[in-house]
Amino acid sequence: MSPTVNQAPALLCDLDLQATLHSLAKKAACTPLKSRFSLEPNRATRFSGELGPLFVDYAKHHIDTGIITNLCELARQRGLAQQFNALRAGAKLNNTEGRSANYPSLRRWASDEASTSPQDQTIAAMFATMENLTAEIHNGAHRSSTGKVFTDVVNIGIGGSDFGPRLVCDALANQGLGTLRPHFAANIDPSVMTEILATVPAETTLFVVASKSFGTQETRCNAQAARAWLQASLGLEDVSDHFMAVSSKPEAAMAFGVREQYILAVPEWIGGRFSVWSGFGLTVALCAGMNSFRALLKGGYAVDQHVEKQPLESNIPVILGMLDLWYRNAWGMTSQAVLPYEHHLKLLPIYLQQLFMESAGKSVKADGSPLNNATGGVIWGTEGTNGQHSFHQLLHQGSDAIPCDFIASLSSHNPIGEQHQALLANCFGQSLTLMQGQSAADIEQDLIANGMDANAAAQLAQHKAMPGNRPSTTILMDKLDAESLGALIALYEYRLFASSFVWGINPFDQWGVELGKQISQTLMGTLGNPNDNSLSELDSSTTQLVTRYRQAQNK
Ligand SMILES: O=P(O)(O)OC[C@H]1O[C@](O)(CO)[C@@H](O)[C@@H]1O
Repeated sequence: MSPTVNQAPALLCDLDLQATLHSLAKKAACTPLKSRFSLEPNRATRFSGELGPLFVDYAKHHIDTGIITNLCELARQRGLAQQFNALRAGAKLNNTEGRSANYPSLRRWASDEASTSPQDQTIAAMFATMENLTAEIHNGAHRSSTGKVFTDVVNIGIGGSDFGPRLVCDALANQGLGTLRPHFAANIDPSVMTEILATVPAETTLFVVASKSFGTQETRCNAQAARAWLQASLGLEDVSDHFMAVSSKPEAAMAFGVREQYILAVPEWIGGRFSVWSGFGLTVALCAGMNSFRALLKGGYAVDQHVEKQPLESNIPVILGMLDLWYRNAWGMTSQAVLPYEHHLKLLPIYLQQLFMESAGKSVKADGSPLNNATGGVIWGTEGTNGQHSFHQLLHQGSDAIPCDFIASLSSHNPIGEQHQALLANCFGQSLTLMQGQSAADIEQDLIANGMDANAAAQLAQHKAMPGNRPSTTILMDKLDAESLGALIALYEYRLFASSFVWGINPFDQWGVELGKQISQTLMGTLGNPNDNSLSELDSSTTQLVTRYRQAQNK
């Protein structure tokens, strides 16, 4: 092994994150990614590992042993291990809302580890209710208003009350796990509800109104629309047999008209984007079965165990979190692509968009003091190979380097000939190409060898040249199932916590979405009331938009 690879730069000894990372990155940038592999024959095994049902390869990153040591030292100096301990102990890490964030305790419920703490008893009671509600639907004890067994479930919720169950139900679809068909209504756009209601049978459709606050405009409107549709379709006033609710405000759900025995209460401390592990997984349990939901938690629990027991240097979620920080703060990278080469993980990028961008889109530290470094970047992506025929051009030759996560399962639930093999060949081929690139000189030589004129070859080679040197992580699982999905979600959650805690931000609140909600409430009145004179208080652009809307109503 070359000494240049193993020589660890002096350990970080100050807490100025930006400056220390920059000097480390300057040095790291001198070694191209592909030459790191020739310098270090054991690189793939050194920078990869098993994480429960997942295998994570992070060898194609601008790192060596010294850099990992330094990044982990930085995490240590910033108290990451203590923060994780505090999280597990139920400390109120969500300081602006005075709430804990003990998500591992939800996953522990699915393990053999017994606990009698009051919090764990509340959790056990929540899951017992979930199990009963699910069993009553499955065994036909709870039927529709006309006495029929339910066939369809519409989850009405938005944000964290939608993305999680939607992702899990889609991931497990077509695995023969349940008989109830899931549907998801989130957006307030009336087309969403209209189109769902056009496909489901009124007599046998159950609506799960999922809202932590039970005050979210979109969810309340969609739930009201569902009720009015049921009443009209069934010719009944009381359609309450068709409604369940998941909420931290059971009294508000009752006031809405959901019967008390059909309300699944969820503790207040569970935040929306982390709530798939809680009662907010009810639609998963209904449509894929309680065993699948349990397996999801078990997968997450395997990651909890790894994070708790592994030292930082071999703690995979911590390393990935520190790599996010490494690229954001030291390399100035502003976005991260999530590329599932597994059709049934196609919703993962939008799930992670909320998880990361609602959590780490912050500009002040947890104590309210200003940050002097960048925090969360943009998360985006789509399923492979669709992206290859679209934005991968930018990934390969664009002016910005964007770290990519490739996620794939090693076997398919729906094999056809060699198609799944081709999918993986594309997946592995993309990360290799991003890293390796191709020089203009090599391309020029090939073109000339194939008979092209030297001048034309030199010019075309400039367009065809691939810079390479672009980092990526590859996450593999044997087959997509509830357990591997649970591990995958927990991996990303811890990765987010690792970077957030080192930045010193609170990843559990989301104050930035509140003002927009208030303003749209005010505009709701302004749009609908031509006599509302508050237009004069608005800027000319917004006034113009409101006026156009009002004019369109009179056409
Ligand atoms: O479950 P609720 O209270 O309806 O909230 C839905 C979503 O709205 C948000 O509060 C932000 O708009 C999310 O964090 C949350 O997941």
